Amino acid sequence: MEEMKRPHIVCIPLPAQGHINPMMQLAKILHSRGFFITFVHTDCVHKRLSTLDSLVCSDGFRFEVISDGLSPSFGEVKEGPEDFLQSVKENCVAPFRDLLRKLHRPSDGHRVTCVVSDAFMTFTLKVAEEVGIPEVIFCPTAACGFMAIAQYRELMRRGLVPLKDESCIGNGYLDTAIDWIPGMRDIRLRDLGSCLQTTDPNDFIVNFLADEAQNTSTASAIIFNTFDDLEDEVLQAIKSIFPPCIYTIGPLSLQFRLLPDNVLKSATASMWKEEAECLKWLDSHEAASVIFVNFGSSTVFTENQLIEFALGIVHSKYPFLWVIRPNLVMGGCPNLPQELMDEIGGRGMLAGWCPQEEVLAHPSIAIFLTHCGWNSTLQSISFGVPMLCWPFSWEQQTNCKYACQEWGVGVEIDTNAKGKEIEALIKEIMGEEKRKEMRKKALKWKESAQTAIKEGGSSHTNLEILSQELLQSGDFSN
Ligand SMILES: O=c1ccn([C@@H]2O[C@H](COP(=O)(O)OP(=O)(O)O[C@H]3O[C@H](CO)[C@@H](O)[C@H](O)[C@H]3O)[C@@H](O)[C@H]2O)c(=O)[nH]1
Repeated sequence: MEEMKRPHIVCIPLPAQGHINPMMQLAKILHSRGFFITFVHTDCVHKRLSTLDSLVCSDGFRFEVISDGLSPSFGEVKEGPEDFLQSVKENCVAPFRDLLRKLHRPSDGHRVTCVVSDAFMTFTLKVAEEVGIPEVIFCPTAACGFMAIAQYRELMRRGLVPLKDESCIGNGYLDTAIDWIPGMRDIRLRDLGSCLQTTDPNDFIVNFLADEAQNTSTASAIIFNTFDDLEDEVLQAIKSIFPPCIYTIGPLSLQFRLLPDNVLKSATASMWKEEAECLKWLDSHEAASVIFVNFGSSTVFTENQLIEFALGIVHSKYPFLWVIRPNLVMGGCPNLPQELMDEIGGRGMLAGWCPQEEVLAHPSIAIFLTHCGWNSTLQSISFGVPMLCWPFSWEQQTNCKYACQEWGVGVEIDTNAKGKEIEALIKEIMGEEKRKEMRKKALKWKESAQTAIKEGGSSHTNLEILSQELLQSGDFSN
């Protein structure tokens, strides 16, 4: 029984792609440092992964599955995020408790050293406490995104949210300056997340996020997938407000690339089949010539939005790789009109899902048209690729604000932009002057990220300390 000999960590992400990926990288990194890992999926994810090559169990790395109460068609039919979050929050508690009790039996020598849980699965904190195991929170958002969410309760208290009525969305109210958040400058209400654009005082998402952020304060420690140079000011503020120890160990994508190659490392955690052919297609293109377009795992377009983006991308006349997920368009099949397909010819490649990190690391990629999910944003920064930002939901507006204004690596596209505006922005950012300027900044951040993960760098050092603390049976009291 291997878990009797090795320090044993139970990792549990929120069952969504943007949460599973960084948690999986963290789990594999900890495994490479000698920890026994139990990685917990819920059955909606397990059902999708079990048909793919994603559940490779290796020496000291195994999977467990708990029930989440979601319908078997989840992920194919688009439920609202409220149903998803509520179901996970309510239905996973008992199965997770049973699992921890099964794994943690100190009396007969089976001991779980620590639970590492997602910042949006904080019900696990109470369960871990009941079973007598310390818990560390892994936050898959940026520090700025986390800080934004951590202010939702205060925004409600100050009467800024919910909105008085729908007119607030278009009348300039969202430009209200929010100048009291520690560590965040030049912030407007609109930068703190689109879910705040609600008139409902009981809005489930706003209240859920506000509670989750608050709950993390009782964890032993909080791990962030970011690096100190990038978010120093906001990280200092988080450290002064939140009692747990804070460990910045990102970019995880870069830390992960340092692991030795093996079957476990190459097992993907993707819920869609990766089309690796796109890498070959990229090989046939010149350096910094291709626009990469990808809106992550949960953005949902209307058919009109898809057409406007298609017009903008196709008419810009640049080569492009566009990932159109099978469920990208609300209630329908995300097909482009035949006239546009004819116009694309061999200039563009469409894929259903791709190995995104490999794509961003490919020299042919010039810019990334992204929804600004944190993983995509940080991966783009890690590989020195400037961004065209079209934030859609959650804390993506905050990531966009930082990418465009703090880090100088992004240009924002208006929410309601039409094809012509998208085309003009692509041409501007691909134009010589703008491209040079943004590339320079992007390369500076890439270098800074590389420094952070090297021996002696902030993220490398923090990962060393975190591993030591975890080895010493999860005592983060220092
Ligand atoms: O074709 C694709 C598309 C995506 N990815 C990967 O899927 C993940 C997507 O994550 P992210 O870019 O963060 O987008 P979302 O899936 O939308 O992530 C959710 O979770 C993030 C972390 O909390 C939040 O920042 C986002 O706002 C939220 O929408 C990344 O690891 C990508 O590399 C692929 O491998 N292939």
